[in-house]
Amino acid sequence: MLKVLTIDGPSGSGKGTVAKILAQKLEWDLLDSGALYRLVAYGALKHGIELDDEQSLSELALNLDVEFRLEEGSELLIPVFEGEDVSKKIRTETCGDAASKVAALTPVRDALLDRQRAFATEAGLIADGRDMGTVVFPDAPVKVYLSASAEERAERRYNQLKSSGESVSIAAILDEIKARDARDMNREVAPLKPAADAIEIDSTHLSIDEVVNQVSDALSKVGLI
Ligand SMILES: Nc1ncnc2c1ncn2[C@@H]1O[C@H](COP(=O)(O)OP(=O)(O)OP(=O)(O)O)[C@@H](O)[C@H]1O
Ligand SMILES: Nc1ccn([C@H]2C[C@H](O)[C@@H](COP(=O)(O)O)O2)c(=O)n1
Repeated sequence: MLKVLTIDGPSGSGKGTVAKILAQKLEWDLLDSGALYRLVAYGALKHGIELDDEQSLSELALNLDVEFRLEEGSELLIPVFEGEDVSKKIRTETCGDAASKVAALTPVRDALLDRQRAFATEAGLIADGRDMGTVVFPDAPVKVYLSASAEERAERRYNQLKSSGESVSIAAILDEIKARDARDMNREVAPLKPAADAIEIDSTHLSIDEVVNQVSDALSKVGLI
């Protein structure tokens, strides 16, 4: 059986957090597919490429000069783009917004497809993103669609940014989340939606542990763990 768990859902629903916890617990590999779109967006902003220039963006995506280095003393992978540690730079709202724009272009998505599929090995893979279960790994035996209300996600993001010392307005974050949801869900190519066979989890009133337990149960049920 293909050893892949996909977790799709909107921004701030907790995909990355749950994926990281489970990957560490199970010793499976991790694919943060959003990071790849963020890297393309970062590269475009760095090199002055317009966010609708399909030709240049798909070339950038196809030849993405990135290496994921294991951080010393931890199990975290650091994205090193064109020789530069960009782990913090790709996490800004500007980069997330730009990533959502370049991700709506078919040639960019096509250029990243093989790179994403290559992450699946016998070691097991947890892949999080927007189209992991619908497009990239349609044969994954367990697919999760993780959601939460936009208000709850805005509050989570607000707390996250506040604790890292950034001063932000929760109203502005909510507006950004709603705009990003609309773009990711309504684009023509690989829109964000649950795969037909996905387990849907609404985490609005669930703790991180409760979500992790529900996903672990789903993996046990099919005999993957
Ligand atoms: N069930 C939960 N309850 C409370 N806080 C949560 C829950 N799940 C995640 N969080 C917190 O919400 C924030 C956003 O989570 P995370 O980055 O995992 O979301 P995401 O879906 O991966 O977002 P993105 O797609 O934008 O990367 C983090 O600070 C995380 O600790
Ligand atoms: N599989 C994916 C992953 C990400 N994207 C796009 C859409 C998101 O708004 C943006 C940033 O993702 P994040 O890091 O916030 O998860 O990238 C996508 O279209 N498909």
